[in-house]
Amino acid sequence: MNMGEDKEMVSLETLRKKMDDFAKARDWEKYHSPRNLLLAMVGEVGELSEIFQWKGEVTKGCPDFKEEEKIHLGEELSDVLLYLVRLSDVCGVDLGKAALRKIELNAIKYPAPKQTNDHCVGGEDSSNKIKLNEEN
Ligand SMILES: Nc1ccn([C@H]2C[C@H](O)[C@@H](COP(=O)(O)OP(=O)(O)OP(=O)(O)O)O2)c(=O)n1
Repeated sequence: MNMGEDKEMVSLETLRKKMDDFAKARDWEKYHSPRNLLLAMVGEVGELSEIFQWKGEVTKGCPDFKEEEKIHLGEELSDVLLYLVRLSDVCGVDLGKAALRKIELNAIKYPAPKQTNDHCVGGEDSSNKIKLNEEN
């Protein structure tokens, strides 16, 4: 399979199930306690940090990374994600639902700035005006 051409979406549920199967197949469920998984995840965050350590600022898209560094980056990001998904599962938290709810809470806590009238269309009644975002 050519990974670059595979545009299939990967769900958190797929990852959750695969991690559960992985642990069950090895009889590793006894090791996958919340505390162990949290520590394992933090260890992987450390490994992820090492990739960026001493590099100075890294620009968006990591254009200066060699091909093998990009692959390594994907591996460490995956380790963090997989332990996070597994940790959420063994804690009985639906990570997808919790994350969507948190995004909503974030939007309430940090409201987007209101657009000025100059950027509104829709007549004089301001309640019907469509707010246009300059970035759109
Ligand atoms: N008890 C374990 C051990 C590993 N894994 C899985 C989750 C991670 O995706 C990956 C972590 O494996 P390693 O501990 O071997 O870590 P690395 O892959 O980072 O190897 P290294 O630390 O040698 O770079 O394997 C797991 O689920 N449960």
